[in-house]
Amino acid sequence: MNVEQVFGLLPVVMVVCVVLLTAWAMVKTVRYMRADKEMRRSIRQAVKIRMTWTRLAKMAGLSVTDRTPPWLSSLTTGTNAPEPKPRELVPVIKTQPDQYGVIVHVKLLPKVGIKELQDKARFLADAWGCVRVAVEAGKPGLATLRAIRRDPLTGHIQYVPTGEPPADLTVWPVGRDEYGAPVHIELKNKSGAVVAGGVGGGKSNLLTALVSYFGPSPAVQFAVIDGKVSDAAHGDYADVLPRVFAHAGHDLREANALLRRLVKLLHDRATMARTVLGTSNMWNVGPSEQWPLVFAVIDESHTFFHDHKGSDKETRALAALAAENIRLTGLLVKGGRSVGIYTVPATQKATGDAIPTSIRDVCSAALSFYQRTTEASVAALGDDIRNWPDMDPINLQGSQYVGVASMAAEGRPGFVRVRTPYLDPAHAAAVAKLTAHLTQDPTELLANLTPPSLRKDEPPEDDAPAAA
Ligand SMILES: Nc1ncnc2c1ncn2[C@@H]1O[C@H](COP(=O)(O)OP(=O)(O)OP(=O)(O)O)[C@@H](O)[C@H]1O
Repeated sequence: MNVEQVFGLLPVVMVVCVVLLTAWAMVKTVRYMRADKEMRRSIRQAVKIRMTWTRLAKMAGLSVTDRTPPWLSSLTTGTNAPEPKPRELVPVIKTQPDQYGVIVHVKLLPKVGIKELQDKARFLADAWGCVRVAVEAGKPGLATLRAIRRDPLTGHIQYVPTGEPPADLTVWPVGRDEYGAPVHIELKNKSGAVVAGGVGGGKSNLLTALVSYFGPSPAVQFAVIDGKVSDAAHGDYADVLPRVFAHAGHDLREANALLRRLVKLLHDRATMARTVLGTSNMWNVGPSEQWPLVFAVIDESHTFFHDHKGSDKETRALAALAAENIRLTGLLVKGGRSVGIYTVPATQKATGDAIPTSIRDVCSAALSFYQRTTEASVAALGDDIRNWPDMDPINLQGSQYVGVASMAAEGRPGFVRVRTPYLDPAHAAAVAKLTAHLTQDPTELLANLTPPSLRKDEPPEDDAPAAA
């Protein structure tokens, strides 16, 4: 093909380009026209973000200077060509509007990483007219900015239990994240979850929903220790009590007895696993009616772990019991994974003695409703929350955030914010009543499976309480 022929094709190429551009513009216009009011605002906002990004990123210091000349310039070395100027690079972005604002995918650069974006999140939020900009880690080398004009987590959602057993017993669905995607906590081969948060944050609602969700399955059993009331039958768990095989109130001795009972179950199961299941890890075969997954909920756990100071006999006995409770709970969390005991310590008091770090750090998941101070957030979620300031549950204060928690994201760095659904206590009570016949003591179930010669009647020496 000679030059004249190439020039002859030019009009055709131009027509094709114009047709493609027109089609693209029409698709965009139709999409805009069909969108509702909020979506249109987000589309306009996304255009503004893209158009102003280069300038804004430089103003915010989210740029890096590349002093290395591009390789093309090396071809001209030795000529009179001027020295190439250093280039100021800004991260490449892609935008995606949705009902609540704009999701901005950012390709990170050397020296413009997650930390730098977090530092400038407030600046970007102001420039983009958003209530907040959340920074999340994406795939390696990428970050996601959530520019929120209207926080999706402030909209309430309701959980109406179906009364049907869940199809999957390996995950605990806890709610939806700010993208509307389901969020769950892994149970398979996991030890436990810390649930923390200020008064009235939504902890008990989440935990009663746990009973309502798994309650219809005969392969799940529940034990509840509630430190808020003298008897769990009078507290937040009263509605679901028919589906709970063992419960205790705030009395330290009572709680200690139940914890010892659970630790004995743990030891018995560990001893019997190979004989009964043919494997030392229950999760290799999955929970069953005879060997159910056991949730051990310890609500207001600070009641049982709190250090009692004083030299009188009673105080010393209480202090010994508290120390013993910490040790027993630690044993449950550390040893429960493979035998199918999942421990959930929950507390409104986020300090080191409410959920000792020795327990918190071995729990595989942590979730916190609102907190008043970052120190409290750290006590609940670990030190890493300091690296994710926009995910800190201190941002969840206010009635619109009741039921919203920040959760350590499993399998990836950082945290996710999750809106847990509200469960009407009447629904919880109805499911518990309907499924009460499924309540079984796992110790008795195990005894039915266990040849007497292999059964242990007493917990091993080292599990005896220090004071009782
Ligand atoms: N997910 C939710 N969505 C909407 N409202 C909720 C949600 N969870 C709880 N609430 C409301 O907040 C109130 C307090 O919830 P809940 O008892 O679960 O809090 P809590 O954290 O257990 O409080 P406390 O520490 O005092 O025991 C509930 O009675 C309910 O009205």
